[in-house]
Amino acid sequence: MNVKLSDVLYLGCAEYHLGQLKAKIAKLRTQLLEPPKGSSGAGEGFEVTKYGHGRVALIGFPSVGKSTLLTMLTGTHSEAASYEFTTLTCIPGIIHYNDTKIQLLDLPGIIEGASEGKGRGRQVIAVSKSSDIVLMVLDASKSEGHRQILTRELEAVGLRLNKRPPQIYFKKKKTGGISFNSTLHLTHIDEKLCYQILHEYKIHNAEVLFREDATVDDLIDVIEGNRKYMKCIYVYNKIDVVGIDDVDRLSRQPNSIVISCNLKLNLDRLLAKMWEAMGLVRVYTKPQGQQPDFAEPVVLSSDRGGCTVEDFCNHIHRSLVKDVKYVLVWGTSARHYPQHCGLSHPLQDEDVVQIVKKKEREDGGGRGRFKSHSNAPVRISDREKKAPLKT
Ligand SMILES: Nc1nc2c(ncn2[C@@H]2O[C@H](COP(=O)(O)OP(=O)(O)OP(=O)(O)O)[C@@H](O)[C@H]2O)c(=O)[nH]1
Ligand SMILES: [K+]
Ligand SMILES: [Mg+2]
Repeated sequence: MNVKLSDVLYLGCAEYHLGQLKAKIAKLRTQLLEPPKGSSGAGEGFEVTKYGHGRVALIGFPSVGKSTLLTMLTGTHSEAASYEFTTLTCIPGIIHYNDTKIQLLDLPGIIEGASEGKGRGRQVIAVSKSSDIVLMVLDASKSEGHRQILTRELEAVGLRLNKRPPQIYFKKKKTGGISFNSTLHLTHIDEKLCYQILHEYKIHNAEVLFREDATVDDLIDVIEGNRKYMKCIYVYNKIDVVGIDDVDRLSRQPNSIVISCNLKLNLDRLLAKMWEAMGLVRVYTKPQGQQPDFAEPVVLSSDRGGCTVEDFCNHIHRSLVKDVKYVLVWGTSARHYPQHCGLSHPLQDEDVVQIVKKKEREDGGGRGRFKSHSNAPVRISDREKKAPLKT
């Protein structure tokens, strides 16, 4: 659908100026935030090696209890005290949960202005960007405005919390001018404004297709292309010092959980929520004629490389994929047990997979780790016990 200018006269002059201004600011921010060449932007005391199946960063104002929480969840000691800025570097710990290992990072407190480099804001934000999810730790007894302030700081550097990427198709071209289309009526942006913003980026040939009623900010995000979309859990700590009404209200906010490190309240729920938000997929390998290996799952994630049978094979060995004829799958991703699946089949948490190789079939099969198809029963995992499998 081509949008005519006459359709969009509702956009006043001020909107156009504001739109252009937003694009200018976004451009400048991007230049400002570019780390020096050859550096990750993290800096001394913050260059922590990734470890485990996922990484979670603790972000929050000073003295909300981040270090206390790290010590409680990982057993790694991180100095905690009643004065602000006790923590000055990045302190890693490991959480063992559901047969997976999660790296938890304690960080210095950040304050308003962090995105412009106040305190250790820059370093903290660089580390947060390297994580899979963020736990924003908040003091339940302090102002609720803290949550908005921190969200703004993180947004200013291109992090988008609990949002999905805008549904805008955008492709730069060599020639042909700007093609502007939308699949629905737009109320925040029109062709002229879109042109102006693209012009600001010196883009004169491109295809733009709006699939939702997006805003100027959404369009800028898509043009900039460097935004990071992350899940964030808001962790209200110190509920031991507030009234039950406050606890009740905070716990009902979206993506939130209330805890007390001092009283060890709700920490198990926090872990469960965190693990769920990471979207990890544990896949158990089953050699032919044997029980699946339930001790050590292959851990996949849609954010880190994907969850298909092919991703699973690549995890075991790079060269495996070309030898795979098909796989047998037991578990929630299968319609019946075992289901014969190809490389593109998406796996789900706690699936059991047996690989059937091409050669083995041709040879009459039988040798090696992954032998041909067998209907030998498999040990059934907790989830599968609820929906018993026929093997
Ligand atoms: N009442 C109460 N106090 C807590 C709780 N958790 C932590 N504290 C106290 O809060 C203070 C700050 O804790 P820290 O763990 O140092 O906080 P932090 O967020 O790491 O602080 P910085 O590193 O300075 O940013 C300490 O005195 C803790 O004992 C809690 O659940 N309830
Ligand atoms: K502190
Ligand atoms: Mg600390």
